[in-house]
Order: sequence, then C-alpha cells, then structure tokens
Amino acid sequence: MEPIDKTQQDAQKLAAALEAVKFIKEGDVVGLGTGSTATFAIEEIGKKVREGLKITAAASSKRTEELAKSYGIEMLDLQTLGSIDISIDGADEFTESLNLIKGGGGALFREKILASLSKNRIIVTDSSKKVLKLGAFKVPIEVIPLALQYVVNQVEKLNGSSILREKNNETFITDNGNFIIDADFGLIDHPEELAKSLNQIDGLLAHGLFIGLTNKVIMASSNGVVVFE
Ligand SMILES: O=C[C@H](O)[C@H](O)[C@H](O)COP(=O)(O)O
Repeated sequence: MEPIDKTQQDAQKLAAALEAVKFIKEGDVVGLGTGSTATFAIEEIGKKVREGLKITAAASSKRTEELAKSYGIEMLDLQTLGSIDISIDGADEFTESLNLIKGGGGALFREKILASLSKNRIIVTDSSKKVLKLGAFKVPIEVIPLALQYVVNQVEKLNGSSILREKNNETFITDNGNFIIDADFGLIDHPEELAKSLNQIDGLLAHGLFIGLTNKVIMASSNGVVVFE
C-alpha cells in the first residue's frame, strides 16, 4: 500500500475514474457504483452525456441514482434489467488476483447484483486500496435485522468478530432496510472459502467479499495509471 494524503488520493481516484469511462461505448447500459471514486466516474459520464453520448444506466444505491439523475443520465430499474454492458465501481481493498472487499458505504448487496449482471466489470481505485491479502478492512455484511444475533454467532464460528455499524450514533440502515455488521477475520488467507462459508448463513443477505466478480482494476498511483486484469 502506497502512503498518500487526501489530496493525492482524490487526484488518483479522479485519474482512475477518467480512464475507466473511456471504455463506455455509445448505446451501452452502464452500471454505476457507489462511493467517492465511483462518483468521479459518474460526474465524467454526466459530462459526456451532456456532450451527446447516448447511454442508459442503472444504479447500485439510492445515492447514486439521485446523483446520476442530477447529471441528466437516463436511469433504468435494476429490478427489470437482464444485463449490463459495463459497470464502474470502487472498492475498499483489492488484490492482484482481482478479489475485493466492498461495502464501506453500505451498498454491497446492490453492487453485487450490478456486478453479477455486468459483462465488463471495472473497478476504479487509488493506490491505497491495493493489498497483498484482504482483511485489514473489515468485511461488511448485510444482515436481515431479525437474524442479527444468529448471523453474529455464525460469523464467530468462522473466527470473525462483528461490530454493528452505526452512523451518527444510530444503527446504520441500508437501502434495503437491513443492518450492516463489519466483521474482522484478520488477514484472510483463503477468501474464496470464507465467501462460500458466509454464503451459507441464513439471514445474511450479502457480504463484501467480491470473488471472481471483476474483469479489470484500474488503479491510479503516483507513477500513473496501472491496470490489473
Ligand atoms: O458500499 C460502498 C462501495 O462498496 C464503495 O465502492 C467502496 O466502499 C469504496 O468507496 P470509496 O470509493 O469512497 O473509497
């Protein structure tokens, strides 16, 4: 991980986002991610739409939906979409094998659906997100409220300790009306196995381990833009 300050980080996020937007073609259905890096991409797409680019898009969160609409991007309903041509999203951590942790902003479930529907899945990041092993960033897990304690118990059986996410001293509620627990598994040696185990827990709607859901990571660094694929 490269140590960078906030200004450098924002410049890198912008550089990665601009690079990713170049992959969008006329007529594409575009999946729009959530978070500060995805926002740079959405702003750039909005600019291109105003210049005449014809695309439609689907959003991974209510925040993104509102933002995209404010830029004049024509939005489609994710619920009825059969496929997406290209999606651009951020990540909280990634490895060179293109495994990710996502969900720092709580949008992981819709982001996973969006990625699963997408033919070309691009992740945009600054250089602080690149790690050798996932897990320094706690794994966000969206939980149906009724199943909270059950899911916490099951996560403990997988050697994870959970914290219920709060925002402004209140329990954080996702766009889907659920809770998020942030689970600490330490550094994760086998993310595929952990993801499979988490998938089996009833009441767990989605976890932030994105395994095999990425085609390309575009990372900006102090040495320029690097693409992992
Ligand atoms: O739920 C939020 C998403 O997974 C974000 O893409 C992720 O947290 C990265 O956000 P940012 O670009 O703000 O670091």
